[in-house]
Amino acid sequence: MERKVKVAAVSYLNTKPLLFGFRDHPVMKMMDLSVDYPAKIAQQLIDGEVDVALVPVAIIPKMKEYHIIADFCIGADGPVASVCLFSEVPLHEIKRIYLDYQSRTSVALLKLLVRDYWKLSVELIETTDDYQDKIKGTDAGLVIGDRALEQRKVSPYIYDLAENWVRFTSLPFVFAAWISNKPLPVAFIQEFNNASSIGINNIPGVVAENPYSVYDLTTYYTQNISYPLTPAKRQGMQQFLSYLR
Ligand SMILES: C=C(O[C@@H]1C=C(C(=O)O)C=C[C@H]1O)C(=O)O
Repeated sequence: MERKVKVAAVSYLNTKPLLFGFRDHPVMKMMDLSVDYPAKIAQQLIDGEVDVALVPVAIIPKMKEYHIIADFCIGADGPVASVCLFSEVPLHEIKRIYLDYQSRTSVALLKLLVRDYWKLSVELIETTDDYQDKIKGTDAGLVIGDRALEQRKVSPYIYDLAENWVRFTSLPFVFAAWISNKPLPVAFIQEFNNASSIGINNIPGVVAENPYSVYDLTTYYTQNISYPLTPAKRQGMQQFLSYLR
């Protein structure tokens, strides 16, 4: 490729370990990096504004062509902590659920759990802007990312979507993966994977760089999020995509 590869990543704390090793890495000579919330970068990849992005896997069916280019992802094999249904009342008393406009995968996962696992009859409400202050009474809300870590301090009832997926299917879950909309040079992909692995192998270094008082990031990066895109995670992803079809 003559020009630089355009890469978009998620702007949340969960992506810091993946991006840690890019600074000062040789791969930066081959690429330009931007960050935004997941639904935004999903649209950028679909529209061809970027070549590679850490996108919600739920958008894969919308892509004419896709390639998973990296061995790392935003996944979980138990509670993920930052993708939850938050409520003031227990699950079966919820009447309406606000959906997170920043998410694609978790919205699809929530709909699946509501219909096939929890079997709730609730009204689902799309959002386009801040909505967390509407999580009151029998109105619950799906929240993802850093805002979910904050909401954990507010809502008495917290239903973790990754934990419930694992109970439902006995498989791990993949929220987002590094996906390109065109084939990319092997040399770039190798350097990209090398850069991604650096922070994953140095979580103490990542935590030291990101002071955060709301939630323990060592726990988040080592117990909640699971970064390696293993065969079991690929199986979980295929299972999820087959539910979407
Ligand atoms: C675990 C998370 O995974 C995220 C959830 C996504 C989604 O719901 O579409 C997309 C990207 C990930 O950053 C999180 O953001 O809390």
